Amino acid sequence: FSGDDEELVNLEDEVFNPNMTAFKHQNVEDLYELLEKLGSGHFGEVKKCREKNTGTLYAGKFIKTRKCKGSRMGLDREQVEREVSILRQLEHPSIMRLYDVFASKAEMVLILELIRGGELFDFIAEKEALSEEDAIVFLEQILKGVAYMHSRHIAHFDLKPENIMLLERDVPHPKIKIIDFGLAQKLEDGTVFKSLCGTPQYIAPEVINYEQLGPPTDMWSIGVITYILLSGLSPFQGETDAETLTNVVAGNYEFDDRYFKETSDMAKEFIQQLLLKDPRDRMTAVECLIHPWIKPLTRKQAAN
Ligand SMILES: COc1cc(-c2ccc3ncc(-c4cccc([C@@H](O)NCCN(C)C)c4)n3n2)ccc1O
Repeated sequence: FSGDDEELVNLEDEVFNPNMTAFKHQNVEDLYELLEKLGSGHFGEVKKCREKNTGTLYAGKFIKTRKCKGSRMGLDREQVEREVSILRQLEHPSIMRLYDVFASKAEMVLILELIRGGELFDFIAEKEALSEEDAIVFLEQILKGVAYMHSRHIAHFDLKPENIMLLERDVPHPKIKIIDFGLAQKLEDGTVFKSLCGTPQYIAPEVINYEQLGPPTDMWSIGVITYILLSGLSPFQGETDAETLTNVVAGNYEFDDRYFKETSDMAKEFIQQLLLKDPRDRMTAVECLIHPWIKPLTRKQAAN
């Protein structure tokens, strides 16, 4: 403890809250030198950090937490604890790593793997659309990370190009890292999880209809991401969020020939097998990885 009241955390939480995730309560600046701000989001800021003992560089996600339950400022401590608990269960090349966590009365800090290549969203924006070969290189990595997550009974629930970053950018085949597990959930057998959170363009019909969510909800988002990777267009986007949500619930999308003229039938079939209103009908991440568009069975299929 630094002795400063602001730094002191209510010990009672530690003793009577067995689910409380163990966070370091010393000041993060005792162990890490804070460098430039890398960016910000709904959660707070991301800063480059250097570990003093080793000189290793990390990304620090600085999250303002609510001082009291009713406050609108900051995130719920439990929400951050859930994200940390989930990140601690995940270790995969396509998912950014969590190394350390700190908590004070008003802030929590996640020390994360530093990702230097920016967001996939920006990468696509610069290229407008990717070739099918390039899209498949990204998608296969995303699907392997999502299949791993789902095998651990964890769903992300906020998959979108902004939450997929590139470890390095100017390399032949960039490695992707899935970030932002702020909406992720551990899916317990027998419990029904519903939520109205997410980003309109990417959320599945069951989110809008407030029905049970699960791994298929992520698979719908993968369908939307694939559509965007190949065309630069968002399949359900309307003039307003309300119109977008109406399009999603209606499953109302098309392959506009102006953008999909050159796209293979196999790629379109892959998307169609994900953008299905009934979650039970959608491909799983494992089924996607053996779909002939992603993993051609024969040289002839690959030539299509
Ligand atoms: C674990 O959750 C997050 C991790 C990160 C993260 C992890 C490692 C890392 N290395 C570099 C960066 C970085 C670099 C520039 C901008 C940002 C961030 O402000 N934008 C990415 C997220 N976007 C959806 C707001 C993040 N990050 N960001 C960002 C947001 C998260 O919710």
